Amino acid sequence: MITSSAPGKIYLFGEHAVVYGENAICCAIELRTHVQAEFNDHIEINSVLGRSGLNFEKHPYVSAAIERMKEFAPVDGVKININSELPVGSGLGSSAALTVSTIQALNHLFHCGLSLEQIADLGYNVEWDVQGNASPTDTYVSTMGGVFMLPSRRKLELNDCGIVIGDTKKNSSTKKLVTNVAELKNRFPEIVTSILSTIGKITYCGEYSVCNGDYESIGKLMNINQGLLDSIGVGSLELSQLIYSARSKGAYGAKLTGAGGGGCMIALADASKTVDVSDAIKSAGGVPITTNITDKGVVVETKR
Ligand SMILES: Nc1ncnc2c1ncn2[C@@H]1O[C@H](COP(=O)(O)OP(=O)(O)O)[C@@H](O)[C@H]1O
Ligand SMILES: C[C@@](O)(CCOP(=O)(O)O)CC(=O)O
Ligand SMILES: [Mg+2]
Repeated sequence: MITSSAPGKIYLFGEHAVVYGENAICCAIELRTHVQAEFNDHIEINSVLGRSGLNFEKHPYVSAAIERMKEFAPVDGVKININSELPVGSGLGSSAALTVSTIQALNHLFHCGLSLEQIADLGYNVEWDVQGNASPTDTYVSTMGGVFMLPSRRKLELNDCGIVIGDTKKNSSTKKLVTNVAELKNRFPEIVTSILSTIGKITYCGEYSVCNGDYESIGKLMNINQGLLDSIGVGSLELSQLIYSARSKGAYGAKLTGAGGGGCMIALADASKTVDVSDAIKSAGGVPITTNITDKGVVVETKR
């Protein structure tokens, strides 16, 4: 039996735009998804969503991961148990953490010998299979851990910053939001393409600010990024309420993270202000989540 785990993530900048090849900066967080895999006489998948066999409705990401792994091993009989610290469908990359952790568990159970780069690439393919469109960002960061600029895969350092996450507790679906953006882009190609390209430029400026530890500039750029995410229809009333209340308590900046439409927002604040920002998020109806950025990517936890 193998147990593996992989982290979720937050976006400082660039979600959605990165699906179209623009820049994004994404950070792995300490909340993880744990996957246990063992040999069985048939395929069985167990999670908070229930029990199933290979089932693209109930367990799309695990089912797609198993299908992709069949290229490397005869994955016909396996039992998979999923436990996650990440809220599901909330912009914190639960799908990527689940996908990457599943691939790593199967990689070790069937002795496939896949490298981390191969795991990240397979994970990207799985997100593509399920969502009909995806960027390599979430799966790459979940595999490697740390902070990365995508698509260049440049590793960055973000030290001593206070990040507060606020959950609206309204789920969303990345597949649906990514499809909505694609539809808007088809309807207004020039406008939406230039918005996505501006988000890429914000990320580019953001990289400079991250490298200099210039949190004030990072915050201002996050706020501009949020305005553009709103403009392409991935914001929501609940997200805006949490974002504006975090800003009102002196956060450097605040924006949604991940696909949007619901789910989570993030605020960047001085360490002396994170408690106030957290309280403001709570008063505005959100649930603050305490976590940190981590360098720990996918790992095998136990082998028996
Ligand atoms: N713990 C889990 N158990 C079962 N399925 C999960 C789990 N975590 C994530 N998933 C799968 O990932 C989907 C959510 O992924 P997505 O829409 O990309 O949102 P996000 O990645 O932001 O959480 C769920 O609908 C489910 O199919
Ligand atoms: C919207 C997007 O940029 C990020 C989605 O993140 P999440 O699934 O909401 O955690 C899609 C992608 O990069 O594949
Ligand atoms: Mg996802």
